[in-house]
Amino acid sequence: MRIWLRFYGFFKPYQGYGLLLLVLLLIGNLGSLVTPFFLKIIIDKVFGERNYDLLLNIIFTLTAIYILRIIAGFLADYLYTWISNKITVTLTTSLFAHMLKLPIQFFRSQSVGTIVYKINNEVGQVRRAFTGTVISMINNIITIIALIVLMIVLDMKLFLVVSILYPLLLMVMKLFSPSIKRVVEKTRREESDLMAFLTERFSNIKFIKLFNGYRSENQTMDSRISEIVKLNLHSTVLSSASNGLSVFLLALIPLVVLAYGGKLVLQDAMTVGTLIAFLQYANKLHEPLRNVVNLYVDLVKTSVSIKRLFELFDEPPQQNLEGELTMFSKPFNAVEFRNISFAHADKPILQDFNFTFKAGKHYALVGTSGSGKTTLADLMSKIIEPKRGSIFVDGQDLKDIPMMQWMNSYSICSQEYFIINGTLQENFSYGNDNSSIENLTDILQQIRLQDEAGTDLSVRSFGERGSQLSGGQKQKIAIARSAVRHPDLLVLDEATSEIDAASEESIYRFLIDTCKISTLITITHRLSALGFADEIIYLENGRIVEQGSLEDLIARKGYFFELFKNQFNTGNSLSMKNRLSQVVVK
Ligand SMILES: Nc1ncnc2c1ncn2[C@@H]1O[C@H](COP(=O)(O)OP(=O)(O)OP(=O)(O)O)[C@@H](O)[C@H]1O
Repeated sequence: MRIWLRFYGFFKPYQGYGLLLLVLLLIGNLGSLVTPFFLKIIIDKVFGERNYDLLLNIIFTLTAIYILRIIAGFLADYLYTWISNKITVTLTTSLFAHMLKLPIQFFRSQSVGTIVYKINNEVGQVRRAFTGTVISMINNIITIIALIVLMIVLDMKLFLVVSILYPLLLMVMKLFSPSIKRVVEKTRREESDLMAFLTERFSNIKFIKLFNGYRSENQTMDSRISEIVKLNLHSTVLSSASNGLSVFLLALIPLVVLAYGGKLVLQDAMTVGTLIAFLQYANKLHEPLRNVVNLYVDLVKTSVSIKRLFELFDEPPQQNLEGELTMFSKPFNAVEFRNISFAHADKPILQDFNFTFKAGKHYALVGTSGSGKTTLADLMSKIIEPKRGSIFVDGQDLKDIPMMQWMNSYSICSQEYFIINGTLQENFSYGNDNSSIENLTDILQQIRLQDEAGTDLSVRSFGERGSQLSGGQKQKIAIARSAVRHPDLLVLDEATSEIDAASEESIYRFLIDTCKISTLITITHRLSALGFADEIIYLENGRIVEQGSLEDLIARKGYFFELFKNQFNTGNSLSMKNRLSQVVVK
């Protein structure tokens, strides 16, 4: 019930229209229920008193009622569809907006398939319920109430006798609903796991083919589907048992009316017209009551969907995403890591890390795999927060700078980039206030993309996730896109790993000379990417173990020299070749 009360929040803005809808439904229903009442008058009065004028009056009244009923029905349908669509649009858009604000950790802890399933299927179930089930439920309940009133008006005693059966009906509904709810919840979980499984498999289809994974994938699919089929059967058994019992109880109602009402007619305590009208109402009650039982099961299923959607709404959004703007100079002068410690679960990654990145310099972060380089970039991106210590931007704690403000000064390009299935213009203008990129052709030439990918590059789409481009071409677009936002600080995290040395050189020239990026941090395992680095920082187990210029570190023959010595003589960028020619490498 709490879930429905909470959901009422989405309906609240339209409650006035809801009231109007109720009135229209009432008119439509009452119109359909008056016939047996008039039948009683026809049998007892028209034929009893041989009154033809009364018969004609009844026929005209019935015609007018039928016309009114049709108009009310049409208006109710239109209004209902409008309200339910408004509710589902608000639900979907507010859920999407909320989810965009969730922290990255949430998306790392859930698979994409599960999230898509929740948004798509659960919202779909709620939409179906609101475009069918709820209106039907309201309609049927109104019909039941109207029928009960009419039966009471016809004969109170007979109604009381019949009504013994109704509480039994409620008991049947209550008896089955907890088990149905449990099974439906389990089915939804299994279905969303299946969606997660499918998303993962089709995103990695190349891997499955290369590893001959067909058999094991089919087996997993079989067992997942079998489990869902088993749960669906279980749910059907429970729903059918609940419906069967209800139908049996409902079928008893007209029999009870005949048994008791027939006796009253034989004792002249009731007219034949009243008994026939009462029997008609009792029979009419059969269908809406059965519908209510079925719809109740549907609403139990919908409540499961609503609960799962509210679980998403209850996820806390990332802190200080928008917030109040803080003042730090643009471009800023320095980003200082002060006593930063960070751990994944209990595994320490950075310990008492101290370093200041000064504006106007090009830094390189190098070190063995897993030494914490990307973690540093993630901290700077505000994707994760330090366990201890703080990062300061010109003395302002990064924690206090709203993420949306920070992203106007900072940009990162990593291997996890996103190429939109659209044109280059659309890719470049994504998230840019300056949505038209004027010198696109010039940019393409500078990053050596024009010749490689064809002249139609600026007008054609690249396919999903840039599937029609090579790895290096995608990386070039991702880097240029970050650069045209003109950040003060740009981090390139293995961003040129698939780009040849000559193009890499052009890209750095583009970033430094054309885009005038003030501060660059390159995270890399490739010597060729270090041609423009003023200062190299070598990380080992989350600590700086060496730092200095390329020339210093080569001369020192320490960690850096050991890690990169094999690359001194292989396909280097021009700037790196120049620098290496200045130092004695033995
Ligand atoms: N989400 C996570 N959960 C648990 N541990 C993680 C997570 N992300 C990274 N790690 C661990 O943190 C450590 C540092 O990872 P990080 O990505 O910062 O290393 P890196 O220096 O960038 O490595 P590489 O050069 O291989 O990219 C690694 O040991 C890694 O296993």
